[in-house]
Amino acid sequence: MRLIIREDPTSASTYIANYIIDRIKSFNPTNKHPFVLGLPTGSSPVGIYKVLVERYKAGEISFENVVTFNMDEYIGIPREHPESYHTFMYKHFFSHVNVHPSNTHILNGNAPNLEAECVQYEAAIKAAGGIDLFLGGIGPDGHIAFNEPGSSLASRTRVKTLAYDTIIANSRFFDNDISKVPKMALTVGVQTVLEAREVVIIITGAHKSLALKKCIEEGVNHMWTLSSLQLHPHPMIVVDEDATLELQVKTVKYFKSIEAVSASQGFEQILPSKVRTGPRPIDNRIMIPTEEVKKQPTIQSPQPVTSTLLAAPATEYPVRSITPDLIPDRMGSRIAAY
Ligand SMILES: N[C@@H]1[C@@H](O)[C@H](O)[C@@H](COP(=O)(O)O)O[C@@H]1O
Repeated sequence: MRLIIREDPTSASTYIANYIIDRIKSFNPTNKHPFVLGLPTGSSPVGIYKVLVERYKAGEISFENVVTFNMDEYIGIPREHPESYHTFMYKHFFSHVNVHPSNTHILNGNAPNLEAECVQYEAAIKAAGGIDLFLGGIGPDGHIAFNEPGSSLASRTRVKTLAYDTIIANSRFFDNDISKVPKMALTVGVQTVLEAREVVIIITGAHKSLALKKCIEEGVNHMWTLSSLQLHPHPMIVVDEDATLELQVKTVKYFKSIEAVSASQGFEQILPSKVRTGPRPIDNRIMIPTEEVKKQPTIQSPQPVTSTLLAAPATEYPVRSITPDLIPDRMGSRIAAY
């Protein structure tokens, strides 16, 4: 787990935007091997999208070969609704960059068969080769996507009833009128997020500091679903100072020192080489779900998770500078000739 602490939300957002750009560039995506990016909504990622758009407009990054999957969407409001996540993504990101509309995926909260929609979404992620980097935010109760407290850590994309706290928190987008806030949503599951090759989370503000504490300093717990990231091999949480208010001073000092030391050693951005350099040798990664998948009426039962939740044994190691081998010599050779 990496915890990156920045002074304020703007510098936390800039750090993440730069990180994503680095990842996409080093992956060197092509039409056949696109970079697959998981995306969130909410107020926290707005600053990240802003920087991504600026860097795109400055010609520093292209989304031509990027495929996106959003985390969640409300059920029952039209996709044109000003607060739908479709509208959010169009407004803050998709309409400003060169991502192909056909490469963007957002759950359809108005699908005639919501369970089938969820099954198809998981199938589409799989067909795209899995998610390379899942960007996320959290709710004040520590939920990731809409995986509310008590969600199974083995959960997959599904229909979810929203917690009352989340309905209240989101009412600010609906004229502060909780009767207007949708009560149900479609969301990727905790397991869907954990299967991404890398997970990056933004957390800002004092109102999320208790959630950060629960997720970083305490154990894995379904009541704080972000804590499941402790089981992921490559999670990174980027926060502002306010979000650290409930952390122990020694926790903050520890993660700051780790960042400083690793930066001084040039290890800051290092991931196992395959994760970092991307394309896997799979042809036709983007496939439309088959007719058979589309007809499946119910959510597939979760697979056993012990083997996937626990990180697989490392087969790839960080690329580090190599300490020169010791060259044995004879003691006599050290004595200057006379
Ligand atoms: N489903 C979304 C989450 O994905 C998001 O992380 C959360 C926080 O939003 P904000 O960043 O506005 O606090 O809002 C909703 O609950």
